[in-house]
Amino acid sequence: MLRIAVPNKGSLSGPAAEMLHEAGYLQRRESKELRIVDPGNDVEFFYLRPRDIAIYVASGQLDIGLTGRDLLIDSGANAEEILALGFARSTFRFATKPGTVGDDLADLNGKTVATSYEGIVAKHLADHGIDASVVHLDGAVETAIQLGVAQVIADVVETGTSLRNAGLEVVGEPIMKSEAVVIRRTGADGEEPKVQQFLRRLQGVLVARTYVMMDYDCRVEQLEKAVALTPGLESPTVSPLHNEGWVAVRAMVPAKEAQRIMDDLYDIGARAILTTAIHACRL
Ligand SMILES: Nc1ncnc2c1ncn2[C@@H]1O[C@H](COP(=O)(O)OP(=O)(O)OP(=O)(O)O)[C@@H](O)[C@H]1O
Ligand SMILES: O=P(O)(O)OC[C@H]1O[C@H](OP(=O)(O)OP(=O)(O)O)[C@H](O)[C@@H]1O
Ligand SMILES: [Mg+2]
Repeated sequence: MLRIAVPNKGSLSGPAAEMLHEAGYLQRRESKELRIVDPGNDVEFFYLRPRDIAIYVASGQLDIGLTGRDLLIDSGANAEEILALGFARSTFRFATKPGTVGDDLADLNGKTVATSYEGIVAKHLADHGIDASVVHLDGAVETAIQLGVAQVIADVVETGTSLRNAGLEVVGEPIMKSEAVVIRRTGADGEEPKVQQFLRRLQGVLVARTYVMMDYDCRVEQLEKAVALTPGLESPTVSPLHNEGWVAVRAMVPAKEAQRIMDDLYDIGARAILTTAIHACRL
């Protein structure tokens, strides 16, 4: 049975469960459940604190984990990213009160930096030869400056609202970009069929979320131009229509570009242009 760690709380928890559900896996009904078995798929899910997931996976007791890239790196655990999942996207950045330090990292010399991600911050400072102290806080680190615990913070930034509300601004370049990822123990057997099947299912969800199916009719003379607009993944399906001189075309297109492609197809004479959602797929 494949054993998988899933975040039980925080920003990752809801979207992770939703993605697993879309991939056809049973998910827990109540937030207090710590473990469930999905017998139909031969999978056991363990609901763990997001911060602990890389440690469990590195220990070899669990085959796979869903966590944040930043949490994986911060843990220093012997685990590696094998698939990016596209949700819980954020950057990890230094921030401070306006005027405290400039954009030059060297300005952090001698300062105290508060963070919940001590591993990432200490390594980043050491890699750049910066001599600053790091104070570990559990959360709500934006308040650390107002309360005099630190002059600088390093934290997750998504919209920037938390920083603005605390009267802070980002300084310097982002330390890293994060999103939810699938991890496994470093060097674990990558060809394991159950793991491969799990990854294919999640990849299917990612594709279903980012592509739509597009169908349209066009004149044979316009086919090459139309196909250039909708090349599909392998190549589009082209079928004859009852009316001579017309064909029906079917291809997957990126959902974000669907409206622009429909306009362009219309302009070259395509008609009956439809898009439909993809619910699941295997590429
Ligand atoms: N506002 C946010 N937008 C996107 N991702 C976020 C946000 N806040 C945290 N994350 C991501 O969530 C993961 C951290 O999860 P964790 O449960 O520890 O914190 P949290 O979501 O802040 O919840 P908590 O309320 O327990 O602090 C990290 O990968 C982090 O990048
Ligand atoms: O840029 P924003 O959109 O404001 O998002 C970033 C904020 O979200 C998270 O905080 P959370 O609410 O989880 O509280 P925490 O600091 O206690 O983790 C993170 O730690 C930042 O504070
Ligand atoms: Mg948080």
